[in-house]
Order: sequence, then structure tokens, then C-alpha cells
Amino acid sequence: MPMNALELIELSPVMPVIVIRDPDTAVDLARALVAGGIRTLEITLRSAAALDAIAAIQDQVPEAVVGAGTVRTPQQLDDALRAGARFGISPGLTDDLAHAAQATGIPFLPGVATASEAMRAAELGFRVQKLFPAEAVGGEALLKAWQGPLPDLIFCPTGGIHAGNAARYLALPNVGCVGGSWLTPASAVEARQWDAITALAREACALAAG
Ligand SMILES: O=C(O)C(=O)C[C@H](O)[C@H](O)COP(=O)(O)O
Repeated sequence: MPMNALELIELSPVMPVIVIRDPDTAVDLARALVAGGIRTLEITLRSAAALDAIAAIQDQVPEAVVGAGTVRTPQQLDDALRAGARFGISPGLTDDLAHAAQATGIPFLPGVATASEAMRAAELGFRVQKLFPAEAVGGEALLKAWQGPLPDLIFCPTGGIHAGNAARYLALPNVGCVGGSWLTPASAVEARQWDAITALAREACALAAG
């Protein structure tokens, strides 16, 4: 069922940013996160195993909505789509990427860090954007300041978000969800500590609830 970017970020308050190192962990990791209440999974294209991981999760974990992160080029977006990605996220935006993303019809969140970047992305049709790197560029204070001049834009802040600050971001009216790698510590994934990851996911979803 096709969905738009707003519907995507409303599926789950927290979007884990996942770097898959060992492709054999992808499906179990996705299942562990889903068991904790997470629906959306961003698999970054930063590792060689990413496309296979997206395909395996799409095929074997129907409760998850899996997408590609760190999408920097139209070619990467195309590869991700072929693997089964249902959305794309980028740390930034280029003209080529914007046009390619529009042509796919899947939700695409461009990365922005300034008001001008947010305005340009909005002009190109992207109302839902990734604020990156959120903590480094001003975090909650920046998002509060943008509510006045950019009231129609919704953000997924990512970069420096963790269990200790996620709830404050989620309380802001211009935040749809937050992204972060804190739910999937490399050590826990390597040790296949799926219960620990489910607990982190559950804790993250509870933060959002209140
Ligand atoms: O891979 C990408 O596309 C990125 O843009 C970077 C990630 O979003 C951050 O690495 C997540 O930030 P942390 O939660 O602070 O680890």
C-alpha cells in the first residue's frame, strides 16, 4: 500500500538507524526491534551488507517497514528500491537526488541543517525532513525557533538522539519521529542479544508515549 512521508513517520515514534555489518543478523535484529514496538527501520547504505539486509527484512519481517538510509545518489536510491526499500533517507539533498526521489513515488526524507536548506527542500516538495546532525546543529532550540517561520514543515531529528533526550524532541509539535543508532549497539548485535535490543526498543516507544 503506497504511503506518503507523513504517514511513514507516524508509524513509529523512533526510527532506528541501523548499520548491518553481518548480513546474518539482519532478520533477527529486525524481529527484535519489531517485538519492542518499532515499525520503521532505516538500514544505512554505509555497509556492504545493506542491500541484502533490506531485501531479507522486506521478505521475512512483514511487520517492519524497511527503508534505506545514507542515500546520497540516484543510483543508490535505485539500488535500494530494487532491494525492496519502501522509503529513503539522506543526510542532505542534491538536485539529482531530489528529482530521482520524486520519480520513485516512495517517501523520501532529505537531510537539512539550516533554514535555507529546509526552505529549498520544501520548495522541491519535501515537507517532511531529517534534521541532521540534530544535536550538533542546535537540537531542540533550533526546532523551536523554526516553528514560527517554518510552521508547515515536520522533522525527524537524527544525530545525537538517545534515551535521555528523545522524549523532549518528541514533545515538539514539528517533530514527527526521531532517528538514532542507540537502539542497536554494535556490541549487542554482534553478541546477538536480541532480548536486550527488544528492551531498548520498548523503552524508546514508552518514552514517546509519555
Ligand atoms: O547514516 C546516515 O544517513 C546519517 O546521516 C547518519 C546517521 O543518521 C547518524 O549516524 C545517526 O546518528 P546517531 O544516532 O548519533 O548515531
